[in-house]
Amino acid sequence: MELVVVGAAIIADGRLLSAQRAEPPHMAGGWELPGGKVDPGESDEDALVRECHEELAIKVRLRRRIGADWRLSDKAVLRIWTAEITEGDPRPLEHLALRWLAPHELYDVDWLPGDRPVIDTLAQEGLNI
Ligand SMILES: Nc1nc2c([nH]c(=O)n2[C@H]2C[C@H](O)[C@@H](COP(=O)(O)OP(=O)(O)OP(=O)(O)O)O2)c(=O)[nH]1
Repeated sequence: MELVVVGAAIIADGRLLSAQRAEPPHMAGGWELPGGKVDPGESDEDALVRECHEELAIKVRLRRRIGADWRLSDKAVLRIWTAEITEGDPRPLEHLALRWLAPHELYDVDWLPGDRPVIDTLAQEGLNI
């Protein structure tokens, strides 16, 4: 069965929230969109709201899907939604660091390879929520 990973393009004040992975070792230090694996029986959207709460201590409202399935490997796809924060200030509970990126800073972090086409799309669109 295919593994589904969901990610949030959290946008506030025209900037995108990026998060630096702490593990596993071969991914540590790389930057990603907050999110994670969808649990069995869970909807993609519920999983993404849950992951943002677990990882960042915030509540988010999902807005719209970016693209369709972004392939991560032969076994996994990444699904992305834009999101707004409805409660809290993001804290890196499971990441090494968080960084808000303005449009001209979108390529200042070392994105995980699977995220690069997503960031290209967000950059082309201009960080609209
Ligand atoms: N969350 C997230 N994961 C990504 C992105 N890009 C990317 O390649 N991945 C990969 C990294 C991981 O191999 C996988 C997500 O797994 P995860 O470890 O974050 O998921 P999880 O929070 O459910 O963790 P766990 O159950 O394994 O502890 O997808 C991204 O933008 N966001």
